[in-house]
Amino acid sequence: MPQKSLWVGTSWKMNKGPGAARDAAARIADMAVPDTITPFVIPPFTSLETVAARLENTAWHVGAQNMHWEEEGAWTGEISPRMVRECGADLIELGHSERREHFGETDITVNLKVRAAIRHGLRPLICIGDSAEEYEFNVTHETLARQTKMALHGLTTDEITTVLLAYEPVWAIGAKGRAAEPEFVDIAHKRLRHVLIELVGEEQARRVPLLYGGSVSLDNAARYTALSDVDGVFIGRSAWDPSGLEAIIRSVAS
Ligand SMILES: O=C(COP(=O)(O)O)[C@@H](O)CO
Repeated sequence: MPQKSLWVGTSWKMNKGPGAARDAAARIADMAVPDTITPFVIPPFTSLETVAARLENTAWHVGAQNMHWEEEGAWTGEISPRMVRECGADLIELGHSERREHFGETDITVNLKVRAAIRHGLRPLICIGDSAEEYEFNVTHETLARQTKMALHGLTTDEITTVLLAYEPVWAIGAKGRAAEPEFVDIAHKRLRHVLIELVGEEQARRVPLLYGGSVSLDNAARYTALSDVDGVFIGRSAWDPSGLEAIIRSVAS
């Protein structure tokens, strides 16, 4: 059976200013990445242009962590899709649970941003995830289905096949999180695939990469990527140091 192709990448969240990002990008540029891996890195805004320039003409995709849906205007403190593009990014992370929880991001604003990203030629990496309470009350699937349908509302089938979806249980993210059991992720991703099948049909739904994120580490990454409906991993802390990212890439590629 041919080896499946995997997306593997990290968001640096609010870490690495321009100096640290320049050093990390130089190490990333030197990394040997197997052909079966599509690697990506998502620096903070202040480092975006530096990192994108350093990784230009490599296999790496570079993204921003958020953006506004409007092209320009009186939106103090916001960054437009065009600005993200001008920095050299091709990916845009949208709807991360930290933004939903602390910055008022909703399913509706995520949808506005997804549509704006596609208009501007940016590939959306849409984060969805159940809260600890939703998990406890056994409504994970309902939450993931709602977040997915609302994020993709109004998109054509072709547009839907350009997005990446990352299932990131809120209870799995960060130092206080606990990594989801692969068996649980397997079921969640299979049900998520069915949501996509209902939207765009089997063939197109299989073209949408489904990533898992939340306490991914060198110890567990390959257990997720071995699952048939997991097409990659989205890593935080364990990949902030490029050597950690490289080790995980090697572990899932072998
Ligand atoms: O939040 C994420 C996972 O963070 P961990 O530190 O790996 O728990 C994911 O979006 C990558 O940033």
